[in-house]
Amino acid sequence: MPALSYPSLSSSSVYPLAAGRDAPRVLSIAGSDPSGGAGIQADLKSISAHGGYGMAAITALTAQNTLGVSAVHVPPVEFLRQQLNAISSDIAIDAVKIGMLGDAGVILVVREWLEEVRPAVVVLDPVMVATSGDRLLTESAGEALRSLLPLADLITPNLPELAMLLGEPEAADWASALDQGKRLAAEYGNTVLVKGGHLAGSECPDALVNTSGLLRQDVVEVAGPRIATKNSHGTGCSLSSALATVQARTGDWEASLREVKPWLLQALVDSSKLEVGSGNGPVDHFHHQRSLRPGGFAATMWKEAVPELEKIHELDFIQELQSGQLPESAFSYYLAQDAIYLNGYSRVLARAGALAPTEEEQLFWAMGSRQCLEVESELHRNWLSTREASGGTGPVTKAYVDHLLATSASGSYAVVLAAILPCYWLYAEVGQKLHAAFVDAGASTDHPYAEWLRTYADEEFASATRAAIKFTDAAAIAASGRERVEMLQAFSQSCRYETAFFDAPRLYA
Ligand SMILES: Nc1ncnc2c1ncn2[C@@H]1O[C@H](COP(=O)(O)OP(=O)(O)O)[C@@H](O)[C@H]1O
Ligand SMILES: Cc1ncc(COP(=O)(O)OP(=O)(O)O)c(N)n1
Repeated sequence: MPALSYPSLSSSSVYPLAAGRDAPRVLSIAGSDPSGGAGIQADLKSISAHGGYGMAAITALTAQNTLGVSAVHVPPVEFLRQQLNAISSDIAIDAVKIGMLGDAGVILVVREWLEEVRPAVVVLDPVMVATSGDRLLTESAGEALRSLLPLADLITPNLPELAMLLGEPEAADWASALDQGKRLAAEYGNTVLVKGGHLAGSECPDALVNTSGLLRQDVVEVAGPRIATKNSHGTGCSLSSALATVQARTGDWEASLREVKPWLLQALVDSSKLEVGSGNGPVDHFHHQRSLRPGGFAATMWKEAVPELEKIHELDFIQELQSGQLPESAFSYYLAQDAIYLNGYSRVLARAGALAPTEEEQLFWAMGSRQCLEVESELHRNWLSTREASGGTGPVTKAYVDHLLATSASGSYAVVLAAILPCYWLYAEVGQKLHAAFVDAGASTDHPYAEWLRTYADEEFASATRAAIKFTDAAAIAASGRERVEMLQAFSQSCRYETAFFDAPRLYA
């Protein structure tokens, strides 16, 4: 046996250094919200949800709930100074998030402390007025707050706060908001996060803005949908403290925003499950933990799949396949593309088998891979030999297979499984519904697609689908938070391709 040479363990090329700490020590300097949705309570949840060690120095106490703020008490500033000194004299601080400051006296103490301690990451959320309309910073403290801006790496104003900092009217659209963000960033020489929360419309984008070349371009926009919920209490607090935490780990603002934004979106989506208060409720900071119970991630994926499934059932292709009115050319196109797809899919299942952590899973995916090739040749032998189908790989088939192959080349086992799953799951659901409708209508042998519709009653495929869901759910439990975000992205992308695949015959046959 030839001697094996091992690289020296002290070499940094063996263990590439992470940009920062795995468990960053993050201090929130902010006010208290006893209802737990905003302020230090939200910050500590966000920091923990992103794997940080959370600390809190309290600037002010509020009496508030989901309906609004009924009182504010700012304790003597000397006591804030003592809190800050107690922390920084003992503990190394990787990142600071600053939220509600209350008045100019508090701002002065925080500024002096920041100048002394100079933490590596400083995120300033210039909280002025709560969504409920209640003031959280005295009107006279505006100038003092501006004096704090140069000490922050990232400023995260909402649109009314952005306007107030510039002394301008509030931006009425996204383009004006970005323009204001650029001017604020240029004036203070730092990065501004422009947030779309206060605009209307179906989209809710955020953008990092820096005009001094720190980012890959002056404006880096991260798109996102607007979630239809009134539970947005504390989104600004949660976002800024999550960004401070992730930035201390990654050292890259864009990567940090791209990691935090999907988390916040899911936190908004799952907020209704918390049932906290009758007004603007809090977001669910720990939604990912709840989805880590067996079946939990599958339930999250299912929620992503339902809208696509509804679209699929509405498609002409499905409706006409069910009624028997589907043109033969469309059916032939579908079968031909299915055969091409199955060949690519077989390779991706083989890759899942190669990555599988257990023999049971390795065998399952290897058998699935083999079955794809068998079904492909069955399609050619029995279904396509007597039909004319326009040849070549269609655009949707190509895009879908490319997505699967790209995921299988670079993704972890969990991410590959998430990309694979919609083909099992959505196909099984669509097939079950089509078969049930066929049987309900009398399962007539005169139906032009009777033979095909009967194939949907395959219990073996239904059982394989259940196993594929179980393995994907288990892989999610073992996966990291970042992998789970990638899993949801890969899963959603494949779901969209499933819809496009059923719609392709209408467009390309
Ligand atoms: N309904 C919503 N759907 C999706 N994202 C939202 C929604 N409301 C707020 N956000 C997001 O929450 C974060 C805080 O935004 P915003 O509401 O503008 O700030 P603040 O909470 O400071 O008033 C941003 O990332 C924004 O995009
Ligand atoms: C104690 C405290 N700090 C900050 C806020 C404001 O929270 P924010 O995340 O900006 O969002 P809304 O709660 O205003 O929607 C607060 N309410 N309390």
